[in-house]
Amino acid sequence: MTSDQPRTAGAPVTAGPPTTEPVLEIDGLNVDFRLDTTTVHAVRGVSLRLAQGETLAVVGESGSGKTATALSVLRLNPQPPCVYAGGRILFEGRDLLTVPDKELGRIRGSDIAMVFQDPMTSLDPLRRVGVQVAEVLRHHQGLSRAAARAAALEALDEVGVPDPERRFRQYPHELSGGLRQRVMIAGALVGRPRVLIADEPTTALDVTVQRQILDLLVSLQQRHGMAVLLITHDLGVVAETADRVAVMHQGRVVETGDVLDVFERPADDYTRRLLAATPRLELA
Ligand SMILES: Nc1ncnc2c1ncn2[C@@H]1O[C@H](COP(=O)(O)OP(=O)(O)OP(=O)(O)O)[C@@H](O)[C@H]1O
Repeated sequence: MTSDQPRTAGAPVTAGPPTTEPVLEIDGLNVDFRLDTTTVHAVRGVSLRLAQGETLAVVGESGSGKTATALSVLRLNPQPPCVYAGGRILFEGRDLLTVPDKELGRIRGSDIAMVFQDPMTSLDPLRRVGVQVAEVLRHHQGLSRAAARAAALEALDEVGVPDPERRFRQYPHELSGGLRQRVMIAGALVGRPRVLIADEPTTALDVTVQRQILDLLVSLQQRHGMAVLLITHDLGVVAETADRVAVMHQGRVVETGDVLDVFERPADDYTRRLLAATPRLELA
């Protein structure tokens, strides 16, 4: 048995453990938000393993703790009110919940990168987009200005930004939503991270652009062999992109397994309801 929760006690576990060592392992994570009059137990004993090169989707309704879990990996939940109340997040033998800030800063962006629903949360509106992509390399790899610029142009080209030379000099507001998302992905991936955490990366986009960005993420993942932790409430996105899925409900993981297994034979009641509420799923 892996540290992923079994699908349900007594039910046959059809999804085997990942064949390789996990690149990232969340083990018994508890996250609380301590507010004035109450404490929200947002994440309750969550355990997840992410293998090299796989895409693990975390699904569940709004408020189920998906984002709080994802943000915990890089300790990005606002403290206060957030308190990491238990568990470990292991990356290359280190517990990310306790490594010093400086070391976490090195890991963030170079080994583990994040993309969000709203690119404006990671892009500075007052600075040229190319410079923002290039500075990841200057900061993490100590590249010269010219080398970082060349690598950033290459990264913009790789994520499908047309005319990278021109776009490099533009500000975020001069780009469409889809292009901004591509630039954010370029900035996340330019340091060649081993793990990408994508939190609702396509939710704010219209359907056609959503499709393009998903295709881009899948192709980059395959090309670079990253592991992807994909947070989404959209089961269609899961069906199209993920190898495995973890279903969250009220802060807990209620079911984990291969996407096809879970979607075709859900073991948990909540998963069944979630699937029933989704009109039509096309399984790969
Ligand atoms: N900064 C915060 N301060 C107070 N409570 C918070 C904070 N962030 C999250 N929470 C609470 O923690 C719980 C889990 O929230 P979280 O954002 O992780 O859910 P989610 O599954 O990602 O939902 P959504 O899909 O809407 O983003 C919710 O009850 C939420 O209100």
